[in-house]
Amino acid sequence: MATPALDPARAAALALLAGVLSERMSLADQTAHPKGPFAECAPAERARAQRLATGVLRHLRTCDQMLGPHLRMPPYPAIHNILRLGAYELCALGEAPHGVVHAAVDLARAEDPQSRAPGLVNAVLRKVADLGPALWAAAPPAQLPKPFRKGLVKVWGNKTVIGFEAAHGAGAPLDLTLRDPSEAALWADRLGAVVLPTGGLRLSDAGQVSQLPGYAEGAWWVQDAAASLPARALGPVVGARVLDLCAAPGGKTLQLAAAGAQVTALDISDARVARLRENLARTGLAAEVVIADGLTYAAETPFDAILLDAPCSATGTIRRHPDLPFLRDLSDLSDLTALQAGLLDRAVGLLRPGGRLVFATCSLLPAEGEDQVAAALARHPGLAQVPLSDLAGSAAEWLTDTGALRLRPDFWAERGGLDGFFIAALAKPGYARFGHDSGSGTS
Ligand SMILES: C[S@@+](CC[C@H](N)C(=O)[O-])C[C@H]1O[C@@H](n2cnc3c(N)ncnc32)[C@H](O)[C@@H]1O
Repeated sequence: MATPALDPARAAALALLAGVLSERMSLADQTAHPKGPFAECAPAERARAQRLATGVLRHLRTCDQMLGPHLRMPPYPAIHNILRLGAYELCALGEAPHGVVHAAVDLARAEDPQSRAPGLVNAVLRKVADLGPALWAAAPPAQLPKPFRKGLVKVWGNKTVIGFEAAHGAGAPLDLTLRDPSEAALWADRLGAVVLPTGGLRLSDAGQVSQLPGYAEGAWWVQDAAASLPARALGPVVGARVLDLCAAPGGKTLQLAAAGAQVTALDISDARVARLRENLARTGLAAEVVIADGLTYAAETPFDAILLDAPCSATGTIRRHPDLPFLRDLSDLSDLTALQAGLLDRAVGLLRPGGRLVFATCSLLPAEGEDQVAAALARHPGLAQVPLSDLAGSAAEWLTDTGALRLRPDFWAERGGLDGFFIAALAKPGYARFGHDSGSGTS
């Protein structure tokens, strides 16, 4: 019997799933790889493969719940993933059973023609097709993988984590930051977007980003609404010398440059700096770009302001990176927290007296947020926290007791959610607006 031609997008989705679940490789690394089933797909098939793989990862435990009653024991991983993909397509996407079951059986046959796996896949998915869609619709949000979930529950409690899981299951809209914020209404109209209270735009169903109006001319860049706040927390920066200490791929550098700062954009990663340069070129914005280790970087003149968007667990971005909960171990973050503390100390040293430092992480863990700032204040007498109570577009419930912003994926649920972030502003003794050396104002 001739081997049937496999659907390339489904085959690529399965390769991506195996990469995450068995080899602990991120989707970003896999999709950047020049070889393999994903690389061999046409662009439209790649986009579909990515949608399928991220959908299954987002809802993996619900997929397993749909399959569980029809399996005496989980089959080996390649066949299990074919079943999970089939369950997701049948139940979440509502695709026609005939096509889904057929494709899944072909994939199982290609995987292992001699075994009973194709027959098992056929039998199980036919049963899932009958009742699965109704069960799926009634199912609670899929739980995050157990070890990852445990780390979050320890900090936030079960109820809040269920809120995170609902946001994770719903996925993330596409948020854009405008080069010229005064054109928000114009671009919202052109793109069919809504203007967010933070000033950016939100699209619920974007399609291919590079095909959207304004992309080629650099009128906007992709940036979650939460991620747009740290740069704004520096306050007015027109003419100020600003160091973006962990800058790549550059969303916040672009904001600072667009706001009129003279930006030094520093990052340790060559590959990520290449993306930063591309982003500067596309938007026509300028910054001095430095590839260096922020822990040891020295500058002749101290900076008026510094943004430290530090490397972290990225737990706040799970809505956009559903592979992350399968890859990240939250039980020991000591390397990351030591790096964050070292970068914070270096940033304080590079700041001029009276300058402002914003520390941010896209983390949901206080060890990478509140605790880091408390420890930095203790290590640096005179350093003071500047409350962010007046940051336009932010909500009162986001403000912590000390005046930092603690953003969570379950906030803005009615608008489509928000990435998790921690943002705090610190002032060196003698804090004042740029160009003034005295006073203790917090404007
Ligand atoms: C959260 S990302 C920054 C995102 C960036 N601010 C943006 O808005 O696009 C953290 C960055 O820190 C960089 N990084 C990690 N360790 C570093 C170090 N020791 N010195 C400088 N950059 C570092 C990473 O390469 C990564 O690009």
